[in-house]
Amino acid sequence: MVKICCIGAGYVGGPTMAVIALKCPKIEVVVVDISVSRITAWNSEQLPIYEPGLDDVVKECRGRNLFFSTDVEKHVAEADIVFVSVNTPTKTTGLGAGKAADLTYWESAARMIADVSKSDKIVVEKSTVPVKTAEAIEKILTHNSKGINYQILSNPEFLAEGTAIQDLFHPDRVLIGGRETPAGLKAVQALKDVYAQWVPDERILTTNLWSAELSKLAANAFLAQRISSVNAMSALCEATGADVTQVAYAVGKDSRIGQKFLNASVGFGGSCFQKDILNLVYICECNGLPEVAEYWKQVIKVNDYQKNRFVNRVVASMFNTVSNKKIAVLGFAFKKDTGDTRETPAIDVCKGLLGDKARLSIYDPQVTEDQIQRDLTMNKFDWDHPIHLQPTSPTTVKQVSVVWDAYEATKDAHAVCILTEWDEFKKLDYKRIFDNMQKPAFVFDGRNIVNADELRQIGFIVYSIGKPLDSWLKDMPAVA
Ligand SMILES: NC(=O)c1ccc[n+]([C@@H]2O[C@H](COP(=O)([O-])OP(=O)(O)OC[C@H]3O[C@@H](n4cnc5c(N)ncnc54)[C@H](O)[C@@H]3O)[C@@H](O)[C@H]2O)c1
Ligand SMILES: O=c1ccn([C@@H]2O[C@H](COP(=O)(O)OP(=O)(O)O[C@H]3O[C@H](CO)[C@@H](O)[C@H](O)[C@H]3O)[C@@H](O)[C@H]2O)c(=O)[nH]1
Repeated sequence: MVKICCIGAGYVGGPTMAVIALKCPKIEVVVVDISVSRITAWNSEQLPIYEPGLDDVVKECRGRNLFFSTDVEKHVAEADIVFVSVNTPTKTTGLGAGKAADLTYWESAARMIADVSKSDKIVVEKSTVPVKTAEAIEKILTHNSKGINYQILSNPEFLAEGTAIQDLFHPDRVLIGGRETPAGLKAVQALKDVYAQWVPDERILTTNLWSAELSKLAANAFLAQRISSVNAMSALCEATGADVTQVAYAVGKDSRIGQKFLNASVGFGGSCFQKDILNLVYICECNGLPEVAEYWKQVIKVNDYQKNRFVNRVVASMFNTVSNKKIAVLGFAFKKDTGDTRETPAIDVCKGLLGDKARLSIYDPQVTEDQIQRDLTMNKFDWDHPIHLQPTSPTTVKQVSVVWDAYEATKDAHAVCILTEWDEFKKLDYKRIFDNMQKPAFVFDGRNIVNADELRQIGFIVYSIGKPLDSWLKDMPAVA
């Protein structure tokens, strides 16, 4: 029986390995992690991450051919294929701080593999890493090899949170990069055989190592660039009376452009886009390509601009001050159908409003109070380290309360900010909400999910990203 071990039981390692175990009953899959609490949760009824469909997959395979363990060394030693799916955060200090990927966790995993291995292994990069990381890992492994043969493969993951299980069941493509040597090609084939259990042959792409590594960074950069492009247009739409939804639809009808990923928003979030683009920028700079670096940096700048613009709009519309006003924040996760808050735009928007002394009442169906307080007090990029190494947050932000109901959040509020596109926010009784709010009552829709005309009929002043402005908003121009 082929044995797979995955180092890192996070958002990628957990779901990816669960699906491999489901689709390949003859393979034993063990997911290992240094975080005891994470592994305990994977072995319990309350999985550590919320992802639609994940519970069913885990229930079917756990204890059969899917296992979760903290005995990292034992399972790595026994495996034929070792996936490495550990954190690759942005460096916060030293060379490349604020841009370069911090490969501390990757390197320590690689050194551990070298220490404990007694048989030949295929080592698979699942984490998103800078181009040429495979070469560094190869060096660590071969310098400590004790005669063991290692083949390094790059097999980046393209799943999106909230749809991870469906993405893994029906991937647009699986990408496998390897050395173009007989041993390298054999290793590529071995990994291909795993995916071929459920992914059609034409969707499994094989490339050289560096193309696979770079394709992951490039794909995220392209996706994020589409969002920044439509968000940049949203600002122009507001200035001219155009409607960004109509513009995006008309633009996307061109089959060369396509409709997907053109939803204007308060800004993109998530653990990957910003981190991976910063990483790409750093690689360009290191390779003497400042113009290319500058081009991609702009995607992040526009994203920051969009979040600031939203805060400025809220404050400007409310007589240029939100001091001591209660503002209801609906949604804190970086997108719907996940409890993940890593780099969520809600953090920057909430911090901006708190900077103007607002009182916030936050509701998200999947995010806990503890998480929100941690996010609002944590330093930039600290979130991307293993949980047990993250700073605890003894201080809480006093002007923030976290409630478990949208009606409670909006009671007596001056304004509602919608920051995540949860379906339940579309179905709220906005008349009831209006009746219980201070007047004038505002809705700032950062996701364009409410029916603005209906809300205006009720009496709200409504701001929707990139849509023609209410006369009230036109009379209260915001600093862009
Ligand atoms: N989250 C996503 O949607 C997504 C998608 C594609 C790629 N990625 C990439 O995959 C990688 C992992 O992302 P994630 O979201 O799963 O992160 P995560 O923080 O959820 O999980 C990483 C896990 O690795 C563990 N870990 C760290 N060092 C370890 C070690 N030496 N030994 C054992 N365990 C160790 C941590 O405790 C943590 O549980 C990152 O490089 C990320 O960029 C993420
Ligand atoms: O039209 C859109 C689409 C998305 N978003 C926002 O963009 C962010 C990222 O969304 P999404 O890409 O759906 O989620 P992620 O889980 O971050 O997935 C991205 O990042 C992963 C990690 O690298 C990759 O594997 C995926 O392919 C890539 O889509 C979220 O804040 C979304 O709300 C928009 O604002 N407008």
